[in-house]
Amino acid sequence: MTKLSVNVNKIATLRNSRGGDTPNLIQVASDIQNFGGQGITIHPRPDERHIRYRDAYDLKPIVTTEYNIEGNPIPKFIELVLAVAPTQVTLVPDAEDAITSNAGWDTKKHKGFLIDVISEFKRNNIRTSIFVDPVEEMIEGAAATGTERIELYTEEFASSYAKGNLEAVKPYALCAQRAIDLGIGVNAGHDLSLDNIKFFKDNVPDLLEVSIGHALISESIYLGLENVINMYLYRLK
Ligand SMILES: CC(=O)[C@@H](O)[C@H](O)COP(=O)(O)O
Ligand SMILES: NCC(=O)COP(=O)(O)O
Repeated sequence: MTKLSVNVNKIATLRNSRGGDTPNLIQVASDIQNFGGQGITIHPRPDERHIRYRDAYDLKPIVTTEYNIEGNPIPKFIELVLAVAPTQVTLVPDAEDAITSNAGWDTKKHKGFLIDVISEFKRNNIRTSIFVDPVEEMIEGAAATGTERIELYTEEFASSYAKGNLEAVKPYALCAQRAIDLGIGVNAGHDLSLDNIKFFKDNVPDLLEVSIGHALISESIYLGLENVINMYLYRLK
């Protein structure tokens, strides 16, 4: 089974646009779980343009499913994650000025740094995952960091699939299998949608979790949040 973790960054974007508390992030996250969502993902960025660091604490008592916090492990982020103690931390090598995440880790170049950060989270019983491109060498590098999971960065798959290139899933299938052989669990995310999720799931072995935000919230404008979550769950069966 592949778990659906709903990324609520876009709910915070909408809330922040008026400076008030509508929509209420905590209520939406709670409703997502009641509608069948199997996890909540947030990705606080240093400028707090959507998720605020405070939100990470406020969500903790109401997330009864799997709580996944993503971000670049700068000292402030590490401190936040250790204090909140989510189920999983996903490390993403974001540039400060990036509109959204746009690359996975170079797991060879940053091996020493990743080993240090990952061991600190593991010591605190927080499961670790690292964001990687579907490149075999990077998966092998990930194994050397001690991470329990990887998150495959799916932007390339999503954009190629939209153009009709079904072959684009192949590196993901190969890298997922390589990760499994090395004893690492496989998550995936970025630009996954109702259109592409079933094909991805059907072609990538043992996918443990997908985190989806941008498309899911956009689709909900037309189809409704509860309905959309159930449409994903059906495709992920
Ligand atoms: C790590 C990742 O894939 C991102 O998609 C991210 O979690 C979304 O971040 P934004 O909502 O800031 O674009
Ligand atoms: N880790 C990916 C994520 O949480 C959501 O990415 P997106 O669906 O907003 O592109």
